Amino acid sequence: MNIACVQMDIAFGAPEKNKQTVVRYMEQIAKEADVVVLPELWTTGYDLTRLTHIADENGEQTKAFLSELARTYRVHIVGGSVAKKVADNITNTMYIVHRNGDVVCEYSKLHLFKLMDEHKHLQAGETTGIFSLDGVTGAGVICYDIRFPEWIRAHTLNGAEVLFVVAEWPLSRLHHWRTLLMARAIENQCYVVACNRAGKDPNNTFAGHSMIIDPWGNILAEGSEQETVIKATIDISEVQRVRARIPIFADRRPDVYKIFEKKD
Ligand SMILES: O=C(O)CCC(=O)C(=O)O
Repeated sequence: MNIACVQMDIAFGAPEKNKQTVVRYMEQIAKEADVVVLPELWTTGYDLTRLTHIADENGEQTKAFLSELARTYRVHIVGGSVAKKVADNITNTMYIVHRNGDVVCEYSKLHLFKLMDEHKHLQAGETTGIFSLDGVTGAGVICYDIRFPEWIRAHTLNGAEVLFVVAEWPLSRLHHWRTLLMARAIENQCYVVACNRAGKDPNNTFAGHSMIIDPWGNILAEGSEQETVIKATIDISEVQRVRARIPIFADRRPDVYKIFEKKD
């Protein structure tokens, strides 16, 4: 499976401009990719105070835009995330679109990031982000979610072989980003495909450094801080090879872990 992560800069609060950027990248990269991945909130950036005006009503425009791109370029799209408006609520929502244009999964960010005021403007999701593309089981994960290993583990216990992480991760915590992604890959013995944004907004400078990591923790591709596209080919049978070599899933002791649940 050939993966391409579009580590784009995001024009603040300007969905149409950002869509043009995505179209430009699709024209360049989609031919050689099976899956194209976009970053978190790629239509608006963190223009949170204006989201009530610029969020996508029911995600309809985003779904139509990504479906058409997927069909035109015959490529699966892990559509980063966008601000989706439903009645009075706005969620930070990822759409996974099959190359035939069908939306195969919708996942809204579960853990809102208070340090960037998300909880004041967004509603947290309540569902998982598991999906299947070409027989590969993926899981959608949004930014701050990577700090919750129990949430990620629940996905790999339920079949996820590739974690697709989309983010607007700041440069000031680049070392957390790299370390957490490596840890999630090694501890879950799965691929991690992580697409961060590049550039700045009025409040933050973002880290870039999108990464594609194999289940042994080898870095197959990593971006710089600048806008770029990173690419790698992943071999899904590697997941089973690594899991057979050090069988952590078989060696878990969930019967004993329950001791702590009783104290809650
Ligand atoms: O956890 C972090 O340090 C960054 C998280 C973040 O920027 C986000 O979830 O948008």
